[in-house]
Amino acid sequence: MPEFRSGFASFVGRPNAGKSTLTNALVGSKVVITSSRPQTTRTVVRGIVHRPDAQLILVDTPGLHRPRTLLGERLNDLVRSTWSEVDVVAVCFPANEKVGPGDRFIVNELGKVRRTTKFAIVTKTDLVTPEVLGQHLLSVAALGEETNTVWQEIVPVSAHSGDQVALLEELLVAQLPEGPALYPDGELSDSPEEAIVAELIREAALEGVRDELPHSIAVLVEEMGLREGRSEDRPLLDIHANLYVERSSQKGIIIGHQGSRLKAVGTEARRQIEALLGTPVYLDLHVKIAKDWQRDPKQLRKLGF
Ligand SMILES: Nc1nc2c(ncn2[C@@H]2O[C@H](COP(=O)(O)OP(=O)(O)OP(=O)(O)O)[C@@H](O)[C@H]2O)c(=O)[nH]1
Repeated sequence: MPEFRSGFASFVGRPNAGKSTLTNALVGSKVVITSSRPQTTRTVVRGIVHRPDAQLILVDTPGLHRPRTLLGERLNDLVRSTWSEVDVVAVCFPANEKVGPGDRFIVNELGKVRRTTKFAIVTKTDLVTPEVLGQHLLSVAALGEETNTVWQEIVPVSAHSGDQVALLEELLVAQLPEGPALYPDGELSDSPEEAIVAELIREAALEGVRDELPHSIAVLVEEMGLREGRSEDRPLLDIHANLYVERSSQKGIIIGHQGSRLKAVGTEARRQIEALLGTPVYLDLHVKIAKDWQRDPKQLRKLGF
């Protein structure tokens, strides 16, 4: 039997770096913006490259934030642990923009993740002259050295002209471990993007009350979907979620005086979800009591444990 490879790669980079366009160029028309949790609850599958010899699964990992709060720091921990669970993290640097502080911040954080193979991808090469491209490749290499990040490959591509996209695919596939296809060809399973959203809501709900309610909050997304009747350039994602606590006293803590705390939790969670998914969100949160849910296997399963 010829060997088959399968695994995960994630494109990261500052906004507008060309990540989505490159994903589309690799995956073709089969981009599915939905979700799954093949390894963790935190990756969102963007698309899958199906080949006779390999399956390359392109995932989004949560975005990195400049940490200003404890939640921010914890989210960055989450990002790093997610990066350590994919096979390749590829940082996209647009060729027509200078390498800047935003790139440095990402690469610096990525450098701390030891195990994962790192690629640098210089995108949008059709927009620059060969001289500018050469300079850019040098600054990307220099940034790697400066931050102790070992680039396995530095690949210039243009998703628009298609230049070097096939080569990039080969190089990515070469980094995947041997293993069977993880998804059926065609449809993706509809497993939960909800899990990521639930985790972000839980994070926001725990902020400031972690000591009082250490393990007593669980979140279940009941319903999530794009609102119908909106134009494509003005999407709105409706999310209905329940926050479960064990006792009514805890319910009071979560809701706060006249609902003020729950409102703040909703605002913060919505901000995080929008940053992660890149879509405006309408978030409807309710607090419910699931008595002693931590000891009830049925409840635990329902809540995703
Ligand atoms: N000329 C040219 N433009 C490109 C190329 N790739 C992407 N772009 C353009 O760059 C802009 C940003 O591309 P996206 O793919 O949306 O970038 P992104 O990194 O996914 O952006 P965020 O979702 O904001 O993080 C779009 O206007 C694309 O059309 C390319 O290879 N050549």
